[in-house]
Amino acid sequence: MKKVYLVGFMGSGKSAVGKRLTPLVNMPFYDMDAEIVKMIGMTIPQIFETYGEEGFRDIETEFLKTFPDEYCIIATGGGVPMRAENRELMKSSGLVFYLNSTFRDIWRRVSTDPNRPIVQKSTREELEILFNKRKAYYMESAHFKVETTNRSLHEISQYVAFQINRLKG
Ligand SMILES: Nc1ncnc2c1ncn2[C@@H]1O[C@H](COP(=O)(O)OP(=O)(O)OP(=O)(O)O)[C@@H](O)[C@H]1O
Ligand SMILES: O=C(O)C1=C[C@@H](O)[C@@H](O)[C@H](O)C1
Ligand SMILES: [Mg+2]
Repeated sequence: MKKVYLVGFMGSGKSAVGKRLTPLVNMPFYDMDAEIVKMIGMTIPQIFETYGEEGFRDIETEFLKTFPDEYCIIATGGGVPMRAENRELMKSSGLVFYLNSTFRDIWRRVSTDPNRPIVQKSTREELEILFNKRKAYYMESAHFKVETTNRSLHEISQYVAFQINRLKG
């Protein structure tokens, strides 16, 4: 096991937890959205506008296929586990943790963020439908489901780090 992937809906804490894991497990951290932004030289909304959502999804798959084979933590984008190919790529190259949150928490965290195009174009009801539709894919992609409700980022990171340290070779 070399890689640790964090999956879950937008606002579930993948980036925030990923950052905190680095000192706890002694592995570098990469945020997939941030890496793609750097690589393409555009913001996420600009990539959606220029290449469409499918174009962005292709870039995500390419990222998973080509990312160097090294020990690291990767906070994935919220839509990554929707593709069967991506689920397979992650499961076969690392440990996958699904950060599960309530929609109530998610909405509170992301509803005003201009940097998430899917939030921008959706009503609260539409986003909740997407949230429920995606749950099964997150479950399918992951080795661990981590409940985050009423837990601090510190507590969640400590739990994930405990599992990584227990299992890393
Ligand atoms: N358990 C938590 N307790 C307190 N704040 C949290 C918790 N989880 C996430 N947050 C906060 O919610 C916000 C969104 O979290 P974050 O950016 O890590 O989500 P994400 O899963 O990476 O989303 P995206 O898929 O859009 O990149 C951040 O400000 C983060 O600090
Ligand atoms: O859930 C999604 O589909 C997304 C989540 C973000 O991490 C970004 O990857 C982008 O905004 C799309
Ligand atoms: Mg993130």
